[in-house]
Amino acid sequence: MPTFSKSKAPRQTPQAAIDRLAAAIDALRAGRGVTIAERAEVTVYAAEALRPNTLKKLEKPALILSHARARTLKIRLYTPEIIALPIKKDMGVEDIRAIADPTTDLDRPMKGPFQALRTKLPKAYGAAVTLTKLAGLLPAAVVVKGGFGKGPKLSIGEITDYELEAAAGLSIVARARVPLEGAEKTELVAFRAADGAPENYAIVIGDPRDPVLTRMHSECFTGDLLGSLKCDCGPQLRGAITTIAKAGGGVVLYLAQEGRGIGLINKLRAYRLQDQGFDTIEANERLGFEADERVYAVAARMLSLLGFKKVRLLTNNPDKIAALDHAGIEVVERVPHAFPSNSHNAAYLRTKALKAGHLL
Ligand SMILES: Nc1nc2c(ncn2[C@@H]2O[C@H](COP(=O)(O)OP(=O)(O)OP(=O)(O)O)[C@@H](O)[C@H]2O)c(=O)[nH]1
Ligand SMILES: [Zn+2]
Repeated sequence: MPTFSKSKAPRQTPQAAIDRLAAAIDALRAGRGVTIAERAEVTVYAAEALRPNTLKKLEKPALILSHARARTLKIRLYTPEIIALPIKKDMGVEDIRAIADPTTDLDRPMKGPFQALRTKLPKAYGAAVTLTKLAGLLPAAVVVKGGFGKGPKLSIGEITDYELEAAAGLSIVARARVPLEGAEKTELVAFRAADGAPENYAIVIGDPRDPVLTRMHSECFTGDLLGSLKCDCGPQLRGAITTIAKAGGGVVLYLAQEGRGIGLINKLRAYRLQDQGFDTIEANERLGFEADERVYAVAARMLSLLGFKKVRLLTNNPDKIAALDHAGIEVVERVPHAFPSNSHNAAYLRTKALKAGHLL
């Protein structure tokens, strides 16, 4: 799980910072540059969205990768957390993308050898990778020294504190009665962050009381909506709703954390790697991510906006318990939440138990 250090510099205008971050995410996704301003300015592009014409204009660009991605490429790790590869003049955007995107690893096995910089890297380079993750892109950034153009400009703290700030700025924007199969007395409550980031929803069932029976469900387009057999999300979601209804009341938090926080496109990339034989954790790491990138500050804030302080948590994942406790919501009990496996998800569930410490 990533940790988010609080920046020391006090910010006067969190809303303005959040707006700048939202603009930065748009810019990166569209292949435009973002300036990170600390002592010296650094201009950042997302490796997977960089355009050929932009690359031509960059002076001494470097590709920043996470250690997880660097390890996969057999790059020596001279610098903490991230590495920087000088981008040579004869490299095009396709070459850069191929280094950042492991789904091409088996098609283009001749990558490298790569020699990372040994010199101390600016903190802004690490923030650049964090920013690409927040944008739902591969965790790989092309950076150049200096600030250019009129693009969004951010400080490092604005990037590292973003998830906590966004959670603090959450509010309830709509609520309505929506009877569900197996849980007719149900209300859907919609929460929005101040920056217009994807909405999160609470499914409030029956008459919930502290300590409230709670399921924190991470969005899964493939499992929840399409009935994918690769994971256990569909049965877990519908199972939580019926379990809570039978117990008389509780809450399902439907969290915008697709793919354990890496986004749907990156999850599909992870699935492609899984088809090549890597397990769910190895696939995330080959992409350059942590095994689990979720942060539960939003979930804790949703519970407190609904008036709950203590939960009985439906989960098999000890990280969720620790994260909620850390965010100020007391977990008084863990309620197991496992469902029968099928031939497609048995290995996935086994990996979660063996490697991610999931309880059975
Ligand atoms: N990156 C990645 N995400 C996946 C994969 N399979 C499922 N997911 C995502 O995992 C999340 C579901 O995890 P959860 O069921 O909430 O959590 P858990 O960690 O299994 O913990 P509990 O179910 O509470 O025990 C959803 O966001 C899915 O999209 C995968 O192979 N790779
Ligand atoms: Zn799923």
